[in-house]
Amino acid sequence: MHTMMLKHPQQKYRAFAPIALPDRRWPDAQLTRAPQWCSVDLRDGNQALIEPMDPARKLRMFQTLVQIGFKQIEVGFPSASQADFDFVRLLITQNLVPDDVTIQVLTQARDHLISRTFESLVGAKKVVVHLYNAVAPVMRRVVLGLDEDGVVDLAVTHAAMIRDMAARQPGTEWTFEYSPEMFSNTDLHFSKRIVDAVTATWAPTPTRPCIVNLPSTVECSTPNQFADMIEWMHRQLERRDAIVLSVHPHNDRGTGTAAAELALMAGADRLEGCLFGNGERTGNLDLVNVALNLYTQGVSPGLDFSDIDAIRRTVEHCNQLPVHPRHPYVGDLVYTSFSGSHQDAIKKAFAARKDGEIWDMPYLPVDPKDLGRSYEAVIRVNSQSGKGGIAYLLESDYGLELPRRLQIEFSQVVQAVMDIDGKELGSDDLWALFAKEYRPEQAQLARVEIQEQELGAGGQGADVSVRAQWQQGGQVREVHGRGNGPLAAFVAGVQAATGVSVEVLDYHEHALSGGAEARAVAYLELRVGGERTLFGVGMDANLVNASMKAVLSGVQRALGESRDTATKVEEISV
Ligand SMILES: CC(=O)SCCNC(=O)CCNC(=O)[C@H](O)C(C)(C)COP(=O)(O)OP(=O)(O)OC[C@H]1O[C@@H](n2cnc3c(N)ncnc32)[C@H](O)[C@@H]1OP(=O)(O)O
Ligand SMILES: CC(C)C(=O)C(=O)O
Ligand SMILES: [Mg+2]
Repeated sequence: MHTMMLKHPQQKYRAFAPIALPDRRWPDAQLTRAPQWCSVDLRDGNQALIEPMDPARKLRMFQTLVQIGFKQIEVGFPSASQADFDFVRLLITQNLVPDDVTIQVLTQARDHLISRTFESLVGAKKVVVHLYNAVAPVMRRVVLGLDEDGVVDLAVTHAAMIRDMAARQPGTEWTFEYSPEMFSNTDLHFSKRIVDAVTATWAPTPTRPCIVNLPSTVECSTPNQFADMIEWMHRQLERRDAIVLSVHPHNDRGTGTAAAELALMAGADRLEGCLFGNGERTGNLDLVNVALNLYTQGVSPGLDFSDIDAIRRTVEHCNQLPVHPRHPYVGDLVYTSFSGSHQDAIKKAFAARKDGEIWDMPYLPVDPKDLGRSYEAVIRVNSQSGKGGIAYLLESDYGLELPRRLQIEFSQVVQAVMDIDGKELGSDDLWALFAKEYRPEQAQLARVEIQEQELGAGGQGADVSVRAQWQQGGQVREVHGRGNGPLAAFVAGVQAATGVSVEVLDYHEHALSGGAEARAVAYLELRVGGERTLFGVGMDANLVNASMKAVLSGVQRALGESRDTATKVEEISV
C-alpha cells in the first residue's frame, strides 16, 4: 500500500539532540570581515548535475570563478574519472591557474585513489589536497563496516600517505584538508577525536596551517544547533592555531545560508559552497548569497558580482540548470515590486534619496545597480499595483510627473483594464492607455492669436483676448474668448462654444525632458458642467498651447461621458 504522512512522525523520525554548550558565545558575535571562500562548483556542484560539465564548460566555470575573485577552487575529484583527471592536467599543463589561485582536489581515503590524485597533480604550483572519509555512525556501520578505532585508523593511515606523497613532490606548495564526512550527523567527541588524530599526523603550524572542513553533508538541525557544534569544535580542537576552520553546509532544510553565517559567528574561518547554491540534492551553500549578505551589511566580501546576470548566464550554461526567478540577489523578479503599497514607498524613497546617502530603500535590500541591474524592473504593474507604481513608470519612461489627484484618477482607468485583462502592463501599455484617455496631443490647436491690452490705472490686470482654431475630426472650429489671461480667455471661449461651464481648479505644468524639441505638459483639474471634477492633459512645444489643449482634453472627457465622445467633440465649436 502507498505510504502516507504519519500522524505520529516521532515513531519514524527523531529530533536532533541539542548540544551541551550553555556558555555559547556565538549569539553575540558580529560578522565584520569576509571569510576565506572556496568554490566547489567544479566538484560537489558538478557531481550533482544531470549531465556533468564537459571540458569546455568546466573551463568556462573555472575562468568565471577566477574573474569573480575566488582564490581557492576545488576543480574536481581527479581519481574518480578520466574527465576530472584530464581537466586537472589541462589546468596545470596549460598554465591556466593564476599565481594567486590555489586549486583543490578531493580524494577518498583509499590508496589507489590517492596515488592517482597525486599523478594528476604533477607540476602544479599550489594545491589543496582534500581528504575525506565518512565518520557518522550509520556510515561506519553500513558502508565502511568499521568501528570507531577502525575509522580513525583509516583516516590517519591515508593522511600519512598524503603527507608522504606530497613530500616526494617538493616543487608544489601543498596544503592538506580533512573532512569528516557527515560531521553534522556525528557525535562531537568522535569528530574531535578523528580530526585531532589527522592533524597530529600532518603537524600543521600557524604559518603552514591545514584546513579542517566540517560539512553538514546532510543538513539535519536548525542553524543554531550547527553553530553550537562549530563553536564546540572551535574551542575543543587541538592545534587550533594551526587550523583554518572551514564549513561546508548543504541546504536540505533550506537553511544553508543561515547555518554558514552562524558558523562564521561561531568561529569558522572559511566557507565551501557553490554559485547560486548548486550541489547535491537541495544544493550546497550559496556563496553568492552569503557574500552579498555581507555586502549589504557594509562588509566587502572580496568577490565581485558587479555583473551578476552575466555570471548567472554562465552558471546556467555550465550547469544546464535554471536559476529560480526568486533566487536571492539574482533571480529575475527579486528587484521587482508588483504590490501597490510597495511601489508607492519605493517611488517616494527614490524621490527623497540623495547621492552618497546610506542605502535605506524600502523593499530593496541592495541597490540593483551595484550588481549590474537597472531600475527598470523595480516596479512592474499588474492588478496588485496602485497609483504609485503607475506614476513611477510614466515618470521614468515618459517623463510625466502626474499630480497626485491625477495619479488617483488614472489608476482607476488602469484598474478597470486590469480587471478585464488581468495581465501585466508595461510602461508602453500605460502610456498608450494614458494617451487614449487624455488625448494630450490630439486636440490640434492652430492659429492661436492672443491679444493683450494693459488696463488703465482703474482696471485690474490685463484684458486678454484669445482666438484659436481647433482642428478636430477633419473640421476646423473657432474658439474666441476674453479673460484676464490667455488661459482664462480660452476657457471663456470654450464655455461659449459648448454652453457648458468650465472652471479651472488646479494647474500643474513642467517641461518634458528628452527628445529633440523642448516640450511642455500641462495638467489641469477642471470642474465641467458645475459637477464633475476631472483632469485634462495637454502637450505642446508652447506652454500656453499645452494648457489650452489640457482644457480641451478635460472638456472632451467630461462631455464624452454622457454622450458619444466623437460626436460631442464635433459639437464643441463656435
Ligand atoms: C559527500 C560527498 O560529496 S563525498 C564525494 C562523493 N563524490 C562522488 O562520489 C563522485 C565521484 N565518485 C566516484 O567516481 C566513485 O564513487 C569513486 C571513484 C570515488 C569510487 O568508485 P568505486 O570504487 O566504484 O565505488 P563506489 O562508487 O561504488 O563507492 C562505494 C565504495 O567506496 C567505499 N568507500 C566509500 N567511502 C569510503 C571512504 N571514505 N574510504 C574508503 N572507502 C570508502 C565503500 O565502502 C564502497 O566500497 P565497496 O564497493 O567495497 O563496498
Ligand atoms: C566531501 C565532503 C566535504 C562533502 O562534500 C560533504 O560532506 O558534503
Ligand atoms: Mg558536499
